[in-house]
Formats: sequence, C-alpha cells, structure tokens
Amino acid sequence: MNRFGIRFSFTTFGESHGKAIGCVVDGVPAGLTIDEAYIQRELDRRKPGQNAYATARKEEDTVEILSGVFEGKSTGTPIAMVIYNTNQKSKDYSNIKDIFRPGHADYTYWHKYGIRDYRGGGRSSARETAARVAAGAIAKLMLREVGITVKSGISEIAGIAASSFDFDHVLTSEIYALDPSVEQAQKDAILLAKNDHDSVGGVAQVRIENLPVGLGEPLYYKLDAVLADAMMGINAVKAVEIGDGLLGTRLHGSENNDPIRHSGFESNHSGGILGGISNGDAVRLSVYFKPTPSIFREQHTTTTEGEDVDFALKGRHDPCVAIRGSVVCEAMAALVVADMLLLNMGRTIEGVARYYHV
Ligand SMILES: Cc1cc2nc3c(=O)[nH]c(=O)nc-3n(C[C@H](O)[C@H](O)[C@H](O)COP(=O)(O)O)c2cc1C
Ligand SMILES: C=C(O[C@@H]1CC(C(=O)O)=C[C@@H](OP(=O)(O)O)[C@H]1O)C(=O)O
Repeated sequence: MNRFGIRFSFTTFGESHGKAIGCVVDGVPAGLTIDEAYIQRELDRRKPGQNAYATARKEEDTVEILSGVFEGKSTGTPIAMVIYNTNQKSKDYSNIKDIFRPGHADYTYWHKYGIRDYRGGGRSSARETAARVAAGAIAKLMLREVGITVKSGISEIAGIAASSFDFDHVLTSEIYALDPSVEQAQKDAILLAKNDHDSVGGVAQVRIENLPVGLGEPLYYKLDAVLADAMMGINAVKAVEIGDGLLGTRLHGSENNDPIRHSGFESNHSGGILGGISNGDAVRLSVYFKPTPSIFREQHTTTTEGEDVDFALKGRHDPCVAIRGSVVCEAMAALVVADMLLLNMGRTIEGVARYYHV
C-alpha cells in the first residue's frame, strides 16, 4: 500500500463522542483551487439528522480547513480539516459500557485493544466517515479539473430493487434512490422496520465516468482491487461487485464479453476494467451494506465480565446505513482514482517526458 504522504493519501482522526473528527490529506498537487463551499456541500449530503430515514443525531458537520491551503489554492503540503462534534448525548450510551452490541465492533475492539470508547462506538462509529467525505471532496475537486466524475445512488433497499438507474434523480431524492418508481416502496420498507425497532440493508451503485484508459497496475494496485479494498473498508459494507460480476458467473463467455469496435466497446459488462486496468468506459460498482447493527430490540449478548444478558440499547441510529453510506462510497472512489491518476503519470516514458515538457 502507498505510504502516507506519498501520492494522494489521507488518514482520519477522532471519535464519535470525542471533541472532533477530521482528516489529513497529503499528496494533493499544488495549485488546485480548494472550493470550501463545495467541500461543505459534500458533507451536507452525508450529514446525520436530516430526515426520518437517517439517525436522529443532529450535526451540522461544519468543516474548518486548518492547513495546506493559501489564498484558496493547495500549497502541496498536507491539508488538515476538522469537524467539531456538537450533539453527542453520551449518557445514552452508559448502558453499553460493559456490553457488546451484536453486529457492531464493540466485541472486537475490546478484545483487540483491551480498552474501548463505548460512547457511540468511538472510532468504530461511522461518524468517522464524515472525515472521509471531506477528504473525498478534495479528491473530487482534483478529478473535476480533468473531467472525471463520480456519482452514486441507492439501487436496492430491503430487497426492493431499482429496475433502472437514473443518476440525476438522486439529486431530488430524499433517500438518494436511483429509481423513482420504487422510491416510495423503499422508503416504506425503512419506516416499517424502524417502527418495528429493526433495520434494513441496501445496495449502492457507484459510477465513475470519463476515466482515461490505463489506470491500474498489473499485480498489486489493480484498479478493481483497490476500489474493492476502499469500498470494503467502509463501515457495514459486506460485498462489492465490479460491473456485472455476479451475473457474469452465470453467463457464457459469448454473452459476458464486451465486443470491441474502433469507436469503443459495444457493452460494459466488465464495469470499465480489464486486467485490473481502466478501459475508458464507465467504472461501475455495486456496494452491499448490511442492516444497521444497533437496533432497539432485546437481544442476547454477554458482558465484559462474561455474564450472559438480554438487553435493548438506546441511542440514535440509522435505520438503513446504505443511504448515507452511498455518499461515503463516492468519496472513497474519488480518493482511489485521484491516487491512481498520480501513480499513472510516471508509467510510460512519454508520460514522464510530457511532465517535464521534453
Ligand atoms: C453512513 C453510515 C452510518 C451508519 N450508522 C450506523 C448507526 O447509526 N448505528 C449502527 O449501529 N451502525 C451504523 N453504521 C454501521 C456501523 O458503523 C458498522 O456496522 C460497525 O462499525 C461495525 O462494522 P462492520 O459492520 O463493518 O463489521 C453506519 C455505517 C455507515 C456507513
Ligand atoms: C453520527 C453519525 O452517525 C452515527 C453512526 C453510528 C455508528 O455506529 O456507525 C452510530 C450513531 O451515532 P453514535 O456514534 O452517536 O452512536 C449514528 O448517529 C454520523 O454519521 O455523523
């Protein structure tokens, strides 16, 4: 993996109920216009507490840039950004101090570190993903300069699937649904589960357009591998599909191949990647989110002292994490592509010569 500070990389810090969360983005080329209002708009798309389909925790997620930007442009030094937590209500979490929530990371964090910030799950809370969205917005600003776009939306919730994808519809959709004809049914399924003190899973679609041919390496750093790594690293993601990957396993080669003409590919089952390298067509990902683990039903669990108990938790939780998660997928995809673009610049002698104006 690339070391922090080399090429386009980032890390995050902070806990859900701590003072703040944030990120440091490094390797951003100097001279990039850093549109702070754009970064905020991206954060607004993910922020909690906006409607009945999201957690009730209300955070404005106002971003503050601490470094790496001078007179509106990146300076080539690390860009640090901070988002202060304002609405923690940590008392609601006192009942999970010594208890492991089924499906959450409490059990593994406790056994790995021997100490755990139980207030909202600390760093394991997806509150952390706000910092990824801030970092992803910087990557998107860079991609915008070269005409690459990254979009996302929800195709499926609780098994109710879109029959077509309209990426522009997500701008008007409360739950970023890609298909207006199933949006109401998807919303109803979320509220039904929520009223029943339960939760549902969902699937997000990510589409990256206008990529050049050639991003991705032959062994490590294949484009599909790094995108899958980035998606699987998002809280609650349990599977990633590239193009028609799953369907393809049930097809014949004659059906699954994308025929080639001088003018381009005649179909895009591959999801825009061949041999781990972008082929110039849209890169398409399906990202599968499990149902929210924190539910308000009584469940079996055990305490840190090894006592088996039945308990029902409190707190404020998303009834379907895929919705806000889709915005995180977009950010992570943009971060991967920004990094791969920088890596690719030195991959041919022509590329190097072009850079040095030889
Ligand atoms: C945007 C987003 C919001 C989430 N909101 C919640 C939530 O409100 N409650 C919860 O228990 N899990 C939520 N999750 C999922 C947990 O963070 C995740 O399941 C947990 O960290 C355990 O990790 P794992 O599911 O990847 O194994 C959310 C995930 C994302 C991406
Ligand atoms: C606060 C956010 O989402 C949180 C993600 C989350 C979890 O367990 O992942 C649990 C809930 O919060 P807490 O950490 O207080 O329990 C959600 O509200 C956010 O996305 O900004």
